[in-house]
This record gives sequence, C-alpha cells and structure tokens, in this order.
Amino acid sequence: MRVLVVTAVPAERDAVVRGVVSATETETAPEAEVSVPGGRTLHRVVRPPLTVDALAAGVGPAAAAAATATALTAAELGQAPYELVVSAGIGGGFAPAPLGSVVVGEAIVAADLGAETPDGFAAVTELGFGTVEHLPPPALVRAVAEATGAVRGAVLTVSTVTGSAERAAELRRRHPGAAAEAMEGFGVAEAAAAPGVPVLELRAISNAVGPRDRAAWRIGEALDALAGAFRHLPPALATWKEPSR
Ligand SMILES: O=C(O)c1cccc(C(=O)CC[C@H]2O[C@@H](n3cnc4c(=O)[nH]cnc43)[C@H](O)[C@@H]2O)c1
Repeated sequence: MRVLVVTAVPAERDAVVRGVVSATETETAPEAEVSVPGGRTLHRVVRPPLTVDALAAGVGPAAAAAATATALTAAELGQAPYELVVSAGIGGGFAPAPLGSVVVGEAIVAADLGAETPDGFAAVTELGFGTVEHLPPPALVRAVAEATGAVRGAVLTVSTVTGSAERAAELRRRHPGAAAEAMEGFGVAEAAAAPGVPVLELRAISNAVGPRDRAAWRIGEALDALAGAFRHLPPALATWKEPSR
C-alpha cells in the first residue's frame, strides 16, 4: 500500500519518517530520497506492506495543494499510484485537545473560505458554489484513533493562524466539533479529491487556539507526539482497505 504523507516543513516530515522507521521490528527500514517535479524531494520509507512517501510541501493550503497534486500526478504517470494521502503536522488545539495530544480529522474543513457579509462570515457553499469540507473514510478514522490514541474531531484549515480569544470563539461557534486548527489539510484534501484518493489528517497539538503566545508553543513536544503517532499508524493502515467504490 503506497501512502503519501504531506507536511508543511522538513521538521514535521522528519518526525513522520522517524515514526514509521521506528515502527519496523528491526528499527531499520530502507529509505530513499526521490525527486518529484517542481524541485522537491520526498523521503521514502519501505515498511512492508506499506511504502510511505513523506513530502514537505510548504506552509499554507495553496503550497500544500500544489505539492500534493504534483506528487499524485507523478505517481499516477509512473504507474505507482498512492492509495491514501495524509496531511500531517503540528496544529493548534481546541479544548479538549491538550498540548502534545494527537487529533485525527473526522472532517477536513476550510474555515475561512468565503465572504464577510453584514450578517457575518458566509462560507462559499452558502454563496452557492465550491466545497468547504472533505470527509476521511470513517472506518479509517476509527482505526487510526484506536491505534494512536488520537482525539477525533474536525480539523479546521485557515490561512491565518488564530490570534485572539474572540476569533477562537467564533470558529468554535461555527464548528462545534472542531478539535484542531492548521493551515494545509484542506489544500491536501482538495488535491486528493481530484483523482479520488482517500485523505486523512493527523495533527499533533503544539499550542492552544486563541490569544497569540509564542512562548507557550510546544513545537518540540508536538513533533515527538507526531513521530509517536506514525510509530503506531502502520498496522492500522495495513489492515484498512478502502471500500470498493
Ligand atoms: O507567530 C506565531 O505566533 C507563531 C509561532 C510559531 C508557529 C507559527 C505558525 O504560523 C505555524 C504555522 C504552521 O504550523 C501549523 N500550526 C501550528 N499551530 C497552528 C495554529 O494554532 N493554527 C494554525 N496553524 C497552526 C500550521 O499548519 C502551519 O504549518 C506562528
């Protein structure tokens, strides 16, 4: 089973690779760096029956979508298509997701794709067009939550990191099931939806969504939690089979 894991930055990609490698019985797994069109390099870990390709796409939904679409297309043209795409990295947590916990997305939501109106924010779908949500396979979300101990909830994709209690409250009011906020998931999901590849989002919580407090961010601990999640992920992925469409 070929899995593409898309992160924003190399530190997150390396945490994913660390986790998958540590999941092998022998603590070693063949690794390779593979060039993909567009000048990026993905890091490949062969851990039978999985081959995991980890790609650092850049920060934000546009960079994530562009790099994911490029990698998916290159794999398809190379007759080695991916069977799952995972958006992974650190993220902000909404209560009850504490720092260092992991969230698996029951829904991947574009939380600021729309328009400001006199009655408040209107999502593009309320304006009559577009998509604002992608749903990962429920059975896979359950299996991943069980295997990793992840909290299940919606993961919101934003283009601007929330920096106030008011904004956090507004997002929570519009998305009561939100567990985490990040900046790439919806871009990855849009790119995966085009060829019909299932998508998943996993976020390790580095900070609380709310007032900006850089000193409170716990990026190192979140990266360790991300590696831990990918240590326990392979058995859940190996036993999951996408229902025939
Ligand atoms: O200036 C700041 O307050 C600050 C300090 C550290 C990191 C940032 C980022 O903008 C990181 C964005 C990057 O990390 C993901 N991420 C992590 N936490 C959040 C969040 O609360 N809301 C949105 N994105 C978050 C995100 O996916 C990006 O890749 C800023």
